[in-house]
Amino acid sequence: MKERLRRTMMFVPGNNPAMIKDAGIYGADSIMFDLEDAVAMTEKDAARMLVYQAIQTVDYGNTEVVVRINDLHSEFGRADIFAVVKAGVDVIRLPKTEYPEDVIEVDEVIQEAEEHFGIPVGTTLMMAAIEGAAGVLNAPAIAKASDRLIGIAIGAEDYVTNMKTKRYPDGKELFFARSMIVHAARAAGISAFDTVYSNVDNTEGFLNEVKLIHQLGFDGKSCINPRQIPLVNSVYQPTTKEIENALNVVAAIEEAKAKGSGVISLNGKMIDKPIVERAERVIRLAKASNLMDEEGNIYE
Ligand SMILES: CC(C)(COP(=O)(O)OP(=O)(O)OC[C@H]1O[C@@H](n2cnc3c(N)ncnc32)[C@H](O)[C@@H]1OP(=O)(O)O)[C@@H](O)C(=O)NCCC(=O)NCCSC(=O)C[C@@](O)(CC(=O)O)C(=O)O
Ligand SMILES: [Mg+2]
Repeated sequence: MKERLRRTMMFVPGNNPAMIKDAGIYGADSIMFDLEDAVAMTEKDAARMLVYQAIQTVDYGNTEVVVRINDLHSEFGRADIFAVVKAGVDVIRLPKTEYPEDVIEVDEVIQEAEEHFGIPVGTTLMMAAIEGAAGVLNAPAIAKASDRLIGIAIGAEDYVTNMKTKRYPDGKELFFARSMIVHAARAAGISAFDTVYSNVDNTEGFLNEVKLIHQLGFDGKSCINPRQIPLVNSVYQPTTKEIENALNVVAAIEEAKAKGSGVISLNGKMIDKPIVERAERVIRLAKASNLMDEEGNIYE
């Protein structure tokens, strides 16, 4: 499904059977089996088989299943695509995307695999990770390169290496790339995902980074450890005050519509379409965070 909450997308090494089996128990919105950089060259075929089996046999509930494949021009990329399309993966993540052509050629191989296995063409979705200078500068074109794309992501560990810098606590080195990726995603009407935070034991540093990317407008964050999932959700979870305000906005605009108007003031503030859209997103997040029921009643 293209439109869904993806606050957390947790990397799971594709050659670790224990992690793969239990990956769905931690509450991530999406789990991402990695066949690329977390897997040693000698383990690539074994990882592909393990992930192929897991996708078909383990029940991950409504957790979305993503697989990060190897580069299509590597000796593994094509086999990765055929295996996970056949297994029924939800989303294929393309690593180190530099040009829109990178997306187009993977889209074509996915279509070839869907036709080969008799799967309706277009079933398999995609996302593109941008991990270098060229990809950042081409982000707007990459984001529009395929109808399968649900989003684009920044991969900062490779990006800072490419930029001859490193990761700093304040994240200044990522500001331009993050901004480009959020703008490119929004201009293309798809989602934007932030990068991993490698120090699993630094809760404060992680929370600061999640607050920053939430403020920039990212839809969610790549995680590398289950302990990071509730921390992301706590930042993306609307406050009771935000939920009450959102409910008031929606009620006010419904009243205005009944009178044939698209704009109204609420407590002296103008309420119109973009404000209503923000309110509707708050309500969606509140429901996903189990803070309110489908009828809009806030749980005490
Ligand atoms: C860091 C550490 C070793 C710590 O292990 P620890 O065991 O100390 O962790 P604990 O908290 O003690 O584990 C408690 C329980 O959770 C289980 N558990 C832990 N992690 C789990 C997990 N990920 N999935 C499912 N289960 C998990 C564990 O098995 C245990 O289960 P149990 O024993 O049953 O209680 C572990 O997390 C880990 O390996 N993470 C994945 C790292 C990874 O995939 N890196 C590659 C992707 S990034 C990249 O490539 C850069 C990038 O490309 C990114 C981009 O593009 O965005 C770029 O360029 O930036
Ligand atoms: Mg990377």
